[in-house]
Amino acid sequence: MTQQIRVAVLGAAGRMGATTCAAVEAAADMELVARVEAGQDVAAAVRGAGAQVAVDFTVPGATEANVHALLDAGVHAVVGATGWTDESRARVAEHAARVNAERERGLGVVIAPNFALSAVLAMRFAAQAARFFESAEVIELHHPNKVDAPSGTARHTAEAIAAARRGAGLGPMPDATETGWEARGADVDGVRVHAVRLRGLVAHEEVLLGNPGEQLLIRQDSFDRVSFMPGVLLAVRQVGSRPGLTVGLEHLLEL
Ligand SMILES: NC(=O)C1=CN([C@@H]2O[C@H](COP(=O)(O)OP(=O)(O)OC[C@H]3O[C@@H](n4cnc5c(N)ncnc54)[C@H](OP(=O)(O)O)[C@@H]3O)[C@@H](O)[C@H]2O)C=CC1
Ligand SMILES: O=C(O)C1=N[C@H](C(=O)O)C[C@H](O)C1
Repeated sequence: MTQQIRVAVLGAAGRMGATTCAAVEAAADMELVARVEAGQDVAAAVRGAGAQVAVDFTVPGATEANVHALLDAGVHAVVGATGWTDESRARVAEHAARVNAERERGLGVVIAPNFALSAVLAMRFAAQAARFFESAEVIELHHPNKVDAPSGTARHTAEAIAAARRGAGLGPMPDATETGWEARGADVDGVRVHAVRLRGLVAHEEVLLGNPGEQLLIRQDSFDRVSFMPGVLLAVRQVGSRPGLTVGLEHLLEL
């Protein structure tokens, strides 16, 4: 039998952490070696358990420090927690490059705003469609226990739409709003993003693309957190062969 991948889960007591622990335990090629919770020393916990890969589903305020601790501990990181910025990603890329050069290691960090296949495909379809439409807006809908808004997925989607529009030479979207800007949602790279929090929901996103006389609606729904698990397990399997920082599951899926 091939050796199992030794996996630690950070935020193990949380909604995603608990689901990830169950998925890792059910995977024949993985062994869950540590459940790390708030207040524990991340580096000591993963080193003590002999983890090769750590999955971070903690909180926006903790995840960057966790990833730096994992790199110092010599452990690959798969990150689902939100709160990342261009600056924090750049710091992680620089840290990974330095550790890999100094220690002749091939440590990898995969940060994925969303591990659900439906969400990754929706983002890709939205980016493909964006250059053909005058208007584009994003609506993300989540359970009311979510602490951040707009979602990491919606930010990633809006940034991809904005990049596609820039690449096509499109200017700002038509919008005659003069008052009540607070009702027009967040401005992410020039794309309006609206956040709904509703009991009963899990994680959902709509991208609306409009032209004179027509609309394209792209919608994805995660009805259950198990929807994220195939993507998480894929990242755990691949992170060891992807040195440095990878942002987005689309790269692992070769989309
Ligand atoms: N990329 C993706 O596909 C997905 C990403 N997410 C993201 O994952 C994150 C977690 O979501 P969710 O599980 O719903 O949130 P929860 O609040 O249920 O879980 C977060 C857990 O992390 C713990 N925690 C906080 N700080 C630390 C720390 N420094 N070390 C270890 N554990 C810590 C919390 O403990 P305590 O409560 O004691 O503070 C809690 O148990 C969010 O950022 C969310 O947006 C969610 C779904 C999918
Ligand atoms: O908090 C959540 O639940 C989710 N968070 C991620 C995000 O902010 O995009 C992914 C998914 O939307 C679920």
